Order: sequence, then structure tokens, then C-alpha cells
Amino acid sequence: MAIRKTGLLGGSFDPVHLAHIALAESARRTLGLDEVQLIPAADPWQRAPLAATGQQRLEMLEIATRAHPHLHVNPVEIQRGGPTYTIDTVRELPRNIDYYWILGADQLRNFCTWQCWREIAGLVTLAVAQRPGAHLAPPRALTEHLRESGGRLIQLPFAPTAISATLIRERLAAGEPTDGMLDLAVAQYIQQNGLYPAPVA
Ligand SMILES: Nc1ncnc2c1ncn2[C@@H]1O[C@H](COP(=O)(O)OP(=O)(O)OP(=O)(O)O)[C@@H](O)[C@H]1O
Ligand SMILES: O=C(O)c1ccc[n+]([C@@H]2O[C@H](COP(=O)([O-])O)[C@@H](O)[C@H]2O)c1
Repeated sequence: MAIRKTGLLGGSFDPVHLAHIALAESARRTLGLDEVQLIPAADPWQRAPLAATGQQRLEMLEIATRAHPHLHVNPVEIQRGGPTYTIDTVRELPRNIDYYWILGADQLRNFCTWQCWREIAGLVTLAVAQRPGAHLAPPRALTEHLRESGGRLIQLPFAPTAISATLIRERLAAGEPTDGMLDLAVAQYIQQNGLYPAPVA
């Protein structure tokens, strides 16, 4: 039997947007993955506190993936709680599966600041997508490490997409449209739950 291939897309998903879904589907097609798991971080330790709760981000992910049978939401980091270190997640993965950690060029540049990044690079194959404003070049320490360890970095053929959660939060707070950036049902969820409101003047 062929070895299963699973993609892992970790993120803050504050909120999940259409580039996340397009990226997961693009990686699935390119790499021939059986599934992609979207894994919301509980408390991304390098970022300011998130606006939506873990439960709300999980619910938005469930809504955004429901028409995508090969995309699954993995709540393991929210359930574990506390500061989120990817190494804790990949150490717990069942073996006998090929894992691909999917990430944008911005996080690739940041990769060598992650806890135990060398160990992560040994447990998963990195699959990176370009992103407007982020040069697609791995840090030198990562290139050297992959050369020495025989690890791989795959560049996904993902067209640069100018959608970010930051832009969406800013637009919503300014009362501006987010057309083409959010799943419509996610946009409705945001409105119904009063997320990302304009600051009180
Ligand atoms: N438009 C995009 N193109 C390529 N990769 C993306 C894009 N948006 C997000 N990603 C990647 O998806 C992963 C999760 O991203 P995250 O949830 O932080 O969204 P974000 O849009 O980067 O949010 P924020 O603007 O709050 O930083 C990261 O690896 C990030 O690089
Ligand atoms: O493990 C770490 O130290 C680490 C440091 C920074 C980011 N990450 C992970 O990278 C993914 C994208 O993070 P972010 O901040 O772009 O949403 C998400 O799964 C984070 O948990 C992980």
C-alpha cells in the first residue's frame, strides 16, 4: 500500500481567508496529498494577542473547509493550549506518513527562529509558497542544514496572492469591503459574532 501523504498548514487564521484555502488545495494537487490539515495555533508566541478566540477560529475554519472534502481542521494546538510551538505538534504526529509543512515565504524567512527548527525540518518536508512582499529565499542556516541532512524544501507553484488576515482585519475595522478575500459564510460569521470591530473613537 502506498504511504499516505499529509499536508499540514499551521496558522493563526485570525481569520481564515481564501488564500489559505487556495494554498491548501494547490499544495494538495501539486504534491498529490491525501489530505491537508489546517492547524490553528492556540497562542502564537511571536505575535500580539489574537482578536478571535481559539473556538471562533476553529469555527471559521470548519465553515471555510466544509466544501473541501480533503481539507480537515486539526484542533490539537487549541486543545493543548498555551504558547504554540510547532515542534510539539510534529513530535506527536503518527509515524508511517509523509508530512509536508506548508508555509508562505514570510514564515520561511522566519523559520530559523522557530523552536527546534532543525528537528522540525527532519520530521516534515517544507513546502513554500511565494507571497507578495516576501522574497522567496530560505535563510542560509536552513539551506546549509538541509544540504547536510539531506532534507528537502519544495517550492509550490502558487501565484502570488495579495490577501492577508491583517488586511482583512484592517478593512473590516474601517468598514471597507473584503470582496474576494473571505468565504461568504465566514464573512457572515464574523458579522454575526461582532469580530474585528472598528475602534471606538
Ligand atoms: N496570501 C498568502 N500567500 C501565501 N501564503 C500565505 C498567504 N496568506 C497566508 N499564508 C501562509 O499561511 C500560513 C498561515 O498564515 P496566517 O494565519 O498567519 O495568515 P496571514 O494572512 O499571514 O495573517 P496575518 O496577516 O495576521 O499575519 C503562513 O505560513 C502564511 O505564510
Ligand atoms: O514553533 C515555533 O516556534 C513557531 C514560531 C512562529 C510560527 N510558528 C508557526 O507558523 C505558523 C504560521 O504562523 P503565523 O504567525 O504566520 O500565523 C503557525 O502554525 C505557527 O504556530 C511556529
